[in-house]
Amino acid sequence: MPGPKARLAVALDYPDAEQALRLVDTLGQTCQWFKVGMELYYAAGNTIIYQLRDRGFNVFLDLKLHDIPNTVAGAVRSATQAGASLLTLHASGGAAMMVAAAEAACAPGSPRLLAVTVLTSMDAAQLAGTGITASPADQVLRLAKLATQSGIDGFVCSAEEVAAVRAATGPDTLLVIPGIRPTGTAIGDQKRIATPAQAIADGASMLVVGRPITQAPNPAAAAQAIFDEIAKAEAPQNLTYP
Ligand SMILES: O=C(O)c1cc(=O)[nH]c(=O)n1[C@@H]1O[C@H](COP(=O)(O)O)[C@@H](O)[C@H]1O
Repeated sequence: MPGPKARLAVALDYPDAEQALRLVDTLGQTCQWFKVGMELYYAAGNTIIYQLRDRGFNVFLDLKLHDIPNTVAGAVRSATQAGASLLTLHASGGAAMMVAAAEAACAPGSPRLLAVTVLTSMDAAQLAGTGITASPADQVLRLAKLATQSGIDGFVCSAEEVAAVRAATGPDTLLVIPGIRPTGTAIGDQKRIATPAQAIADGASMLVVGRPITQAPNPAAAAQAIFDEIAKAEAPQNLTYP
């Protein structure tokens, strides 16, 4: 099983590359994975991916693609050129969109695709507001099944669903879990949350953590505390990791 460092992606939600790289350099080689989301990517483009890769880090490109199949397939091909290892798309874009994305991601050097199920910032009431009356847990399972049938073998869901999704999909599925809140940290806009230890014990492959590290008075100490929690958690054996 890979060590804790392979199981945490730090979300670089910053408005420019300078601030993002300052945090990266503060953490030093403490971390192996960084997530570049829309805020940073729209400001810094592929350059930030090259800068992170030059420093020896793996890049998780979180663009949450959601468009018609032809457009999403093209976006996957363009993103491949940047050299990210993981790339997100919204499972709610539907089967045809995910099939087109999965086919585009067969090219050599393509990132592994992760289907975002129900955003961790949504609770049942917010989901109902979009016309979906299923519980978040049921909707996550429905979308995870649809994504699997469409050729996508990794998902993003909350820690509240990870045990059920793991049981339904088996050890080879890559389950990436944001909405992670170490005890005592601010919840902010997240709704479906858990501690690092809980998410790992329930079967997460990888955790995504932003503000509990980036806004901490000592980001390196905050990251180390999460690694310690991951290392101590009793995780299921034989899981697949990124
Ligand atoms: O795809 C994601 O990474 C994602 C999916 C989701 O359902 N919820 C979610 O919070 N995220 C991302 O995970 C990160 C969480 O950041 P913090 O809430 O600051 O820890 C952000 O960069 C979000 O964009």
